[in-house]
Amino acid sequence: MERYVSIEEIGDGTGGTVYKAINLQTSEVVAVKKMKRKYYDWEECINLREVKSLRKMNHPNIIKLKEIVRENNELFFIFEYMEHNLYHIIRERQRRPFTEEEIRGFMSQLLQGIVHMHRSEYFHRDLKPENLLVTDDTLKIADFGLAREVSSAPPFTDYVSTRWYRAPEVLLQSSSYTPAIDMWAVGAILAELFTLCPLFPGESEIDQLHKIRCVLGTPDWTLFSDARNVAQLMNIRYSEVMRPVNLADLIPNASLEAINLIKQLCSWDPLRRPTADECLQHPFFYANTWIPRPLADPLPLKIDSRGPQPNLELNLWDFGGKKDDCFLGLTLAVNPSGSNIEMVGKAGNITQDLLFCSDNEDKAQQSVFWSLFPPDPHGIQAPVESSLSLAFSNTIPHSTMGVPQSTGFRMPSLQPNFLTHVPSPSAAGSLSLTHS
Ligand SMILES: Nc1ncnc2c1ncn2[C@@H]1O[C@H](COP(=O)(O)OP(=O)(O)OP(=O)(O)O)[C@@H](O)[C@H]1O
Repeated sequence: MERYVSIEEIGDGTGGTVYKAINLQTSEVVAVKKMKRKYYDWEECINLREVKSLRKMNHPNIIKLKEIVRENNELFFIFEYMEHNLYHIIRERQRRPFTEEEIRGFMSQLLQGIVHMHRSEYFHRDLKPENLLVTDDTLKIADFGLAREVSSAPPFTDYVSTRWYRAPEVLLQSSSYTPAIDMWAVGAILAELFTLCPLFPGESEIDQLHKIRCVLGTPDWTLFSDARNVAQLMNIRYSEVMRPVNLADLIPNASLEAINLIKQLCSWDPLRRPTADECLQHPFFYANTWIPRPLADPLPLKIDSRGPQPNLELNLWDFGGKKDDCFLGLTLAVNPSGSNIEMVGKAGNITQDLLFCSDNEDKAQQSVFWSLFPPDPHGIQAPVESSLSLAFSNTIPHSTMGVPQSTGFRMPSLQPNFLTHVPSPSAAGSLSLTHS
């Protein structure tokens, strides 16, 4: 750890204390997490959840674990350094709420990180504002100390995540739960970004369930299998039905799209919560990104008919089953047989009419969203208007995914022995982490 010198303590959690430090060889600023317990062999370190999960993940919205150092039976994780966490940012913004655009920015990054994490077969289990680190406008998910493999066998008994963001099935001591618990936390965080205070600030586990019930109403005993435990744990009768509050009253600065998304994410029943992938296709993420054109003066939208023929798909999907919360997203997705770039080139000066939904990680899944107009046989000539955010009062069957997607650690004040101690080869070691 002689390569690192600590600058200041930046966080103290249950697992470790985190310091801002500088790598003397590279001058890189890093975050060093010094684990609280001792580790007597490497095997134990390598098998830690935080190590196992982070070694598997390489994504711009997931914190990078750069190196692991074990010295004197003490374990240090060297992470890329981030300037803030969302909890502090929320606290500082008490008089200046986030704009919906800012919230969309945070949420889309959080969801992209979660998509990668869930695809890597891990779920986080402790998503909360403190664990979402931010530098400038970039958000990264941190603290994988509780992360678990999706395939790992229940019962999950060692769960100690932060209560306010804990999904009901966890509070109800369900012995097996799914990545949907992360999606519950996303819903609670989304609401908090609007109101700047937690949605369910329970003071105990029972109070947590009570706060959830006050907002969501009594769960449907017939649909949600764990609902019976709610009654038992809260000592209430099945007949005691509490109506949900109107979330729009509780979160007055949120758009209808945002309210709809929060409602779905914070569903009692984990099966009703959208996946991170599905969330990214929710109309909340497309509000204000479409520039409508006045119908009276339509700009022609032309595609060179000599180029590759676009492959047209009409996708309908809904996000809810109830009459009042059904949201129908209606999008015509155009999958050019060439690249999107090529398509923009062919569309010439009308590129701003196209909404690009590209995932840096997966170029093959880029999509172009197109307006809903019938093609003109002589080229497409149509005024462009939004095809999203159409709310319908009837329900439609839930389709599957709708649209194609788019290191010496000198801490004299803390660890005086670091300065003098030369570790023996058997006592120390470090592991540099590179992702395949
Ligand atoms: N890479 C980093 N850059 C900057 N700050 C960080 C970094 N990693 C962690 N922190 C800060 O340190 C705090 C504690 O880190 P972390 O959550 O990893 O520790 P923990 O012991 O697992 O905490 P918890 O008790 O929440 O499980 C974080 O909330 C964050 O504010």
